[in-house]
Amino acid sequence: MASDSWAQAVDEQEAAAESVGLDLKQDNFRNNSLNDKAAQSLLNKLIRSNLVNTTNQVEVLQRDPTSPLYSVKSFEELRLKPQLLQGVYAMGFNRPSKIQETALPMMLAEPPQNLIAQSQSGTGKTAAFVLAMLSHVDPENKWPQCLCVSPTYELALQTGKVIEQMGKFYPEVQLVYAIRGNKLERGTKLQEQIVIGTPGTVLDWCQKLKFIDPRKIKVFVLDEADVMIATQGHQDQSIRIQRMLPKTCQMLLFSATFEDTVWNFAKRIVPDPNIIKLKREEETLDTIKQYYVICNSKEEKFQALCNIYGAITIAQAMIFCHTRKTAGWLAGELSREGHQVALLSGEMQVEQRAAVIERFRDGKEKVLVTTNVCARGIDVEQVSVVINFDLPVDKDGNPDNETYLHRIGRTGRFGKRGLAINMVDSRFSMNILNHIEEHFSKFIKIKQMTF
Ligand SMILES: Nc1ncnc2c1ncn2[C@@H]1O[C@H](COP(=O)(O)OP(=O)(O)OP(=O)(O)O)[C@@H](O)[C@H]1O
Repeated sequence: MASDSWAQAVDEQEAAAESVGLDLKQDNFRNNSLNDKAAQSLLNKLIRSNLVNTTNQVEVLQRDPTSPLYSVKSFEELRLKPQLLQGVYAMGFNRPSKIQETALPMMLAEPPQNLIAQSQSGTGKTAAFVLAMLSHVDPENKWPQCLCVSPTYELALQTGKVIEQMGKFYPEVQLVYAIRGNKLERGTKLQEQIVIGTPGTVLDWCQKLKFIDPRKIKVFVLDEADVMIATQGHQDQSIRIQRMLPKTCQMLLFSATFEDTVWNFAKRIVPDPNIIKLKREEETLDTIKQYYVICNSKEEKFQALCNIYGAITIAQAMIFCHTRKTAGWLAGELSREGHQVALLSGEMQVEQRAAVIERFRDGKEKVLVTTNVCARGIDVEQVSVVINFDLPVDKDGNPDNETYLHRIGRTGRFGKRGLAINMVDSRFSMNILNHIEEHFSKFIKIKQMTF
C-alpha cells in the first residue's frame, strides 16, 4: 500500500472509531442500564463497525510498530518450505504477525532451540507453532516426530484443523488426534508424523498403550502452556510426558498469559529457553473495548441480556458463566424467551461438545453460552461480543485475571474489533472487576459506579 493510501487507511480507521463514539458510549453505560435505547443503538453501531473494513484494519495494524500484528518481514523471509508457504497463502495470510516473525526464526534455527513465548490472544501463536512443527518433520520417516498437547478436546481438534489446512500442500505429512474417543487397536504403531491431543490421552499413548515412541519425538509443544503447568492434573501428565522425551527434543511453550509463578516454573522445566514475554500493559488488546453494566440480581442480568440480544446477534457472541448450572439455567431461560442459543459445558460428551462448536463456527447459532471450558484458544472469527455473565474467579473466589484475558480474547481476533461486557451484580463482583482493572491498569476504561 502506498504511503498516501496508508495515511488514508489510518484516517478511516480513526473516523470509524469516532463514529462509534467511545466517550459517549462510556457515559451511556455508566449512567444507564442496558435497556436504555441509546446504549442499544450504540452497541449496534459498534458491532456493525466490527464487520467492516477488517482488511484495512489488519493492514494498518501490521504496519504499526506498536501493534502485536506488526511485521517487517514477509513469510518468504521466514525460510518456510515452499509447500508450507503455499499453505499459508491459501489460508489468506499475507504477512506474519509479530509473534510469527519473532518466534519462527528461533523455532527453525539449527540446532533446535527451546522457546517460552507469550503473545496476546488471537495474534497467530497457533499458526506459528504449527508452522514450526510442519517444518521440522521429516516426511520420509513414518513415525511420530512432533507432539502437541492442548488443554481441551475442542482446542486439540481446532489446532488439528490448522495443521491440516497449513499442511494441505504437504500431503506426505500426516496427523493423528490423541483425544478421548479416538480408539486405536492395541499394538498399533503410529505412522503419522504429528500427534495432537489432550494430556491424558497423549500420556496413555506414549506410556501405557505405546502407540508412540516418545524417544523419537523431536518437537514438543505445550499450547496454553500456563494452564498446562498450573493445573494439577495437566501438570502431572505434561511433566510425565516430558520426562519420556529425549534431551535433544525441542520444547515450545505458548500462551497469551503467564502468571509470574507459572513463568518461573516454566523456566525451570525448559532447559536454556529463548523467551518472548509481554509487559503487563501490553497483554490486553486495544481493539477490544471493555464495559461493565450494573444489575441487581441474576434475573436482572438475564433481563439486560434479553434487551441487547438483537444487537449481539448481528454477529456472534459468547456468554461466560461461572458454573455449569448457571450456564444451563441461562441457556434454558434464553430459549424459553424464544432465542436460539447453543450451550457448551464440561459435563457434555466430547462428541456433543465438538458438534456444538462446529454449529457455532458455521454460524448456525449466533450465541454460545458456556463456562471456562471455552475460555481459551477457541477461534471463531465472527465473535464480536463477549459477555461475562459472571466475572471470572478462581476456586478460592479471587479474581482470575488470566481467564478474564482469555475470555475476552475470544473476540478481537487478528485485528478485528471486539466488545466485552461485564455484568456486575454485587459488591463482590464489583471488587473483582476493580481488581481486574487494576491488574491490567489502563485497559478497562470504565470508572467505578456508585453502588
Ligand atoms: N499472519 C496471519 N495473517 C492473517 N491471519 C492470521 C495470521 N496468523 C493467524 N491468523 C488468523 O488469526 C486468527 C487467530 O490466530 P490464532 O488462533 O493462531 O491466535 P492465537 O494467538 O493462537 O490465539 P489464542 O491466544 O486465543 O489461542 C486465526 O483465525 C488465524 O487463522
